[in-house]
Amino acid sequence: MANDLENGSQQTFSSTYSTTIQDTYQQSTMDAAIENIKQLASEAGHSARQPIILALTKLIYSLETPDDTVQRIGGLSLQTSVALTAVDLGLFRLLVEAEAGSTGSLTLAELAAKTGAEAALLLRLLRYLASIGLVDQVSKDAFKANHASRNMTAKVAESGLRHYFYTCCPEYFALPDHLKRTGYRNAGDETQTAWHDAFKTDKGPFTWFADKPDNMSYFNDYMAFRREPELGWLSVYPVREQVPESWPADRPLYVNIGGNIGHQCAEFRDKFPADVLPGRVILQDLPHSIAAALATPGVENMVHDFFKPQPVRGAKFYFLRGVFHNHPDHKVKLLLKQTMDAMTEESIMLIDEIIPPAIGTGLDAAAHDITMLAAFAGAERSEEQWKGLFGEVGLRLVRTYVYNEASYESVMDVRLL
Ligand SMILES: C[S@@+](CC[C@H](N)C(=O)[O-])C[C@H]1O[C@@H](n2cnc3c(N)ncnc32)[C@H](O)[C@@H]1O
Repeated sequence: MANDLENGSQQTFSSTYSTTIQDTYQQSTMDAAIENIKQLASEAGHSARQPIILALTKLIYSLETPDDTVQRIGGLSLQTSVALTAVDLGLFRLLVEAEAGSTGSLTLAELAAKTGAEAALLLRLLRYLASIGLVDQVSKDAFKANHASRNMTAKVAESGLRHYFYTCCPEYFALPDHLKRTGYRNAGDETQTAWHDAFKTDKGPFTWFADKPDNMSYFNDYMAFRREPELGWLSVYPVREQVPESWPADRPLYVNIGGNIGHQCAEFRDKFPADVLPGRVILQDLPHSIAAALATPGVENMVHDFFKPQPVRGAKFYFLRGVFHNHPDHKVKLLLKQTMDAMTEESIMLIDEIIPPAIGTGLDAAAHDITMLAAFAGAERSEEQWKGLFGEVGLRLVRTYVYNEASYESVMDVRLL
């Protein structure tokens, strides 16, 4: 967190100030304020990150002119496209690697030699990247990495950017006309969404992925790398306490429905090997996901359409993460019912979702919600909405365990009435 406001950006800020006494005074006052904020931020825990970012962001916005605000909002897609070009060229990686070198930076000539791109083009791209804080300019023709550049080299960055650019952005662009055409209704028909308009298809995203291996792999990788493993449901849910000592090895223990390519099954088996917690661990997903699934010892990979009757009966846990938000209420109820029909009194359905608060929902959750609307007629649902749906199908919410307060990610323990 301390790195968010680095010396590099501070120097850039400072150097734009002239040297009159008044400006020097303003500069030192500003530098002191930035130091204070850096100190506060470095002391804040993980869940305090979002409120601090929001407060600072609001402060920045309060300084904008109308044109600044239009440039910022109107130019968001340009940020995505230039950042993706930089990823394609390996610019972030090269600048981060150069941090260990004698100057800690790279010149345009060096970057041109390493990437094969024309130096004059690189200058324009890097100047823009510096203007949005993704790199720092250290001289007329040299650039260096900063905290954001380092973030752009994290595993999640490349797949995430490609997923947003190639799969989400087209539906975002289609959304205004879609909502206008459909009379601004709160979507409930998953067969007619902005997604369908954007891609001129009658397929929903997950069936469309079957013929789009690149889009599917960006999505799969983004799903796998997006979350921090230590901030998952296994960090809060009392798995062992819920499983009787006598649970037989041939009985299903953990069924991960819509589990994608099986990262979570692998995590579960890693934390609870078969000699510690006996029972079958089963991954279920659509054929193209199962074809790409990890071959984790002790995990059975199974093709299953979750809107059809659940073939694995009487499991201890039926676990679904980030699955229901992809669907409108009528499909959520169908999936709940198909799962309930396979449950016994001993079974627990674990629903792992973003559960936004009634007031002050943060950017990530609010953006996910609109993305779900645009792609699937889905939604991020409040706990109240969940209780309503459980009541309609005959389930009860036993307890909600929040495992990531900043993103409202939580796992609900849900059982038969
Ligand atoms: C948002 S992803 C969540 C993946 C995984 N649970 C996770 O949290 O990383 C939704 C998953 O549901 C799967 N899916 C969508 N429709 C399905 C269906 N009808 N039957 C089974 N799986 C489905 C997709 O292939 C995808 O892997």
